[in-house]
Amino acid sequence: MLKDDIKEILFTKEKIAKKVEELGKKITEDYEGKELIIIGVLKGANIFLGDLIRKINIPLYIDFMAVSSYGLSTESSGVVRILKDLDLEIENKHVLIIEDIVDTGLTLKYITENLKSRKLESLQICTLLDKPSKRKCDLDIAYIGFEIPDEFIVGYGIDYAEQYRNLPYIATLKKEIYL
Ligand SMILES: O=P(O)(O)OC[C@H]1O[C@H](OP(=O)(O)OP(=O)(O)O)[C@H](O)[C@@H]1O
Ligand code: HPA
Ligand SMILES: [Mg+2]
Repeated sequence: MLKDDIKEILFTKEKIAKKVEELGKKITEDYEGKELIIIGVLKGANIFLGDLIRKINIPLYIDFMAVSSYGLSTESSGVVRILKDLDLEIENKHVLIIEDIVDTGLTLKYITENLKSRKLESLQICTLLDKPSKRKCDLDIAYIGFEIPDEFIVGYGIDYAEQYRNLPYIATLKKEIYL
């Protein structure tokens, strides 16, 4: 069973849902009357994005980028590869990047540098989880769901070696699973 690998549940599905609703409300207020493009970072942000957009009450467009730096490891390789670029034209638009987790920050640093060269009206970041103790670069994050300690977490879209994304809650893994 998947749950046999779990050490501790950090955020239940109810707690996540409440936070997602709060974030959606704030984003709705901040972007009212603006043309908003939501960019999800695959694969991890998929579930968060799906729930969040249904709590944002203004017209919006959705696109995805796929990048990868962790592969099958619990440590960032530091090398971010773009696996899929955007389909939409984003020039002169208000862009909001949606992430599941900001850890070293290297993934978002790479993506924001890349997007900034495309002349946007505005660019902001929304992440469900922030692990500031592991940060290796400066990043401004406009919307943060929860701050988390320096532990490897899984669930609600977030994987270890491509597994555990389908857990409805966010949890730490038993050490013996990834050592
Ligand atoms: O701040 P960082 O240290 O760069 O880590 C954060 C990134 O790592 C994870 O993605 P991953 O590369 O594992 O790909 P995935 O979303 O497909 O799981 C996560 O979804 C973030 O995108
Ligand atoms: O804590 C984490 N868990 C899973 N994937 C991740 N990618 C960055 N940090 C993490
Ligand atoms: Mg991952």
